[in-house]
Amino acid sequence: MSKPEPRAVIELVGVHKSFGEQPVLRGVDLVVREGSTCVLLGVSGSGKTVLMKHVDGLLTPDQGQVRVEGEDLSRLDAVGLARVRRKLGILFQGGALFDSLSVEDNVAFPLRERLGLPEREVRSRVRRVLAWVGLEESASLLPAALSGGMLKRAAFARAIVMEPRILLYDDPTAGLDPLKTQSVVEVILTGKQQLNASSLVITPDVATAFQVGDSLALLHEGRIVEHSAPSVFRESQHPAVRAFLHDWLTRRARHAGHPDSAAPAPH
Ligand SMILES: Nc1ncnc2c1ncn2[C@@H]1O[C@H](COP(=O)(O)OP(=O)(O)OP(=O)(O)O)[C@@H](O)[C@H]1O
Repeated sequence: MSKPEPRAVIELVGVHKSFGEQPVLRGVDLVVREGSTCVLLGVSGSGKTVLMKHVDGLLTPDQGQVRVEGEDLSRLDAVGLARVRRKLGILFQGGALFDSLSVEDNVAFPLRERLGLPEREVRSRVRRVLAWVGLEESASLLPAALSGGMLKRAAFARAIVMEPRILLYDDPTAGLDPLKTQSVVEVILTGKQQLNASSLVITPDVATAFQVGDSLALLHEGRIVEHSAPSVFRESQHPAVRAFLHDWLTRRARHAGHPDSAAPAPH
């Protein structure tokens, strides 16, 4: 007998969304299973962020359903939605920290604000999370003293300190050089291992996608046209997948040939 599939944690069923006359999502079906990391790919403007905003209830579908751990978000009142959102750790582009608080106090903020835990426990949880992201030594620094990669890791630490079961990442490596990108990749992998979280990741960087994804999904013309394990995705014969991967490889090769570029050579 084959093993049953892990349960669906995020489910979009026939989701449509338009802004005025512009249809962005035209019947999205997508399932992210417990403990897995799904990377959502698609060209700029294809609607990846719009899709993700449906998962945390910031946007509501014109048609179709969004379920988080089996709960249909459209049936929840404000209290129910807040309860579901507490299961989510969200890392959007430029995940802002409070400038006037140290790294440690930034990470402690949601614990103090929402849980009112004893200070000893706050400190021990913050220390543990900072160790996961390799920032123990920087706990007392202000955000202004951190590099771009460190800022991302601090924002990530704050997103995971509540130990969410579901992590949403919108372009976590935006604007980072290859070395810092790698440190964020490691942080994403750490989050998965330490929290056994289920994750949905948006990245335009296909190399990152293949490193962190248990599955890759391509959003094309408002629908998910392929969603499969990386090895299957790579060989997909869907014309949109072929075009997407070809375009990325071409851009990467062009970058690698440029003398000023720090991008790694294609393999
Ligand atoms: N609140 C909104 N009102 C009107 N149009 C919107 C709104 N949010 C998104 N859009 C439009 O929806 C389309 C998809 O945007 P989205 O940000 O989801 O793309 P994306 O795939 O995440 O792009 P990128 O990779 O460049 O971040 C764009 O044309 C955008 O202008």
